Amino acid sequence: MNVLVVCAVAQELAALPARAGVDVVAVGVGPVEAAAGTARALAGKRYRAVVNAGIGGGFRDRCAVGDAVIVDVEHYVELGLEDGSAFALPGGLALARTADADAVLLAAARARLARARVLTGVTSATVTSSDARAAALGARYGAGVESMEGFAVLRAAIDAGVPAIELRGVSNVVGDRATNQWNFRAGAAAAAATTATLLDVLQTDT
Ligand SMILES: O=C(O)c1cccc(C(=O)CC[C@H]2O[C@@H](n3cnc4c(=O)[nH]cnc43)[C@H](O)[C@@H]2O)c1
Repeated sequence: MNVLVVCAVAQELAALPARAGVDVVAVGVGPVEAAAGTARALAGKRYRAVVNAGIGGGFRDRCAVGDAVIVDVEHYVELGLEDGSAFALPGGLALARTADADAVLLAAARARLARARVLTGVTSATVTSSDARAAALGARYGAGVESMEGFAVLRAAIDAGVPAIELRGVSNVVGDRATNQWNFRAGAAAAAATTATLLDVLQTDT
């Protein structure tokens, strides 16, 4: 079975050479596009793993522009009450707002991507553009990296019963845009390099 690599926009993984056994799908920007696109891909074909890869914002003091990040858990920060407190739903329903990376894929990524940082991800349709929101997300979630799709891709894969993991290359510091050190090339290079290495592992060891 093939591996599915999901990115938001194709340019993020332009440096990733095409390879047999791997399908790369660009699903669009934001959690809705990401969940819909990932679910569509998984409904059309059986995959043995999903890798969400792309650029992301790094939280100050947790990582730097150009770093590679493995996400071990994702929080969807816009779902629920603004203050993060419990949200009572009828019938005891719980909000799905946290998604873990698959344990086997996470162990493989940790073992082979020794220089990558293993960090908590936050997913937000709204890009954080103030240092105040960055500080609040960092404190509430212990966030290391922010994206607009991570939770959505993991959630769609988990829902389909397919193991999934997320890799990010840090393209900017989360917070005020005037000082965010935006560097698409550095983030995309890190994302493509780590994805290639993880695919090597998945296609040989498992
Ligand atoms: O122009 C900017 O300052 C800018 C800031 C954040 C994101 C973008 C994009 O072009 C979005 C594309 C893609 O990038 C991911 N991304 C990258 N950095 C962040 C971030 O700080 N917070 C959230 N998402 C980020 C995201 O997953 C998008 O798919 C431009």
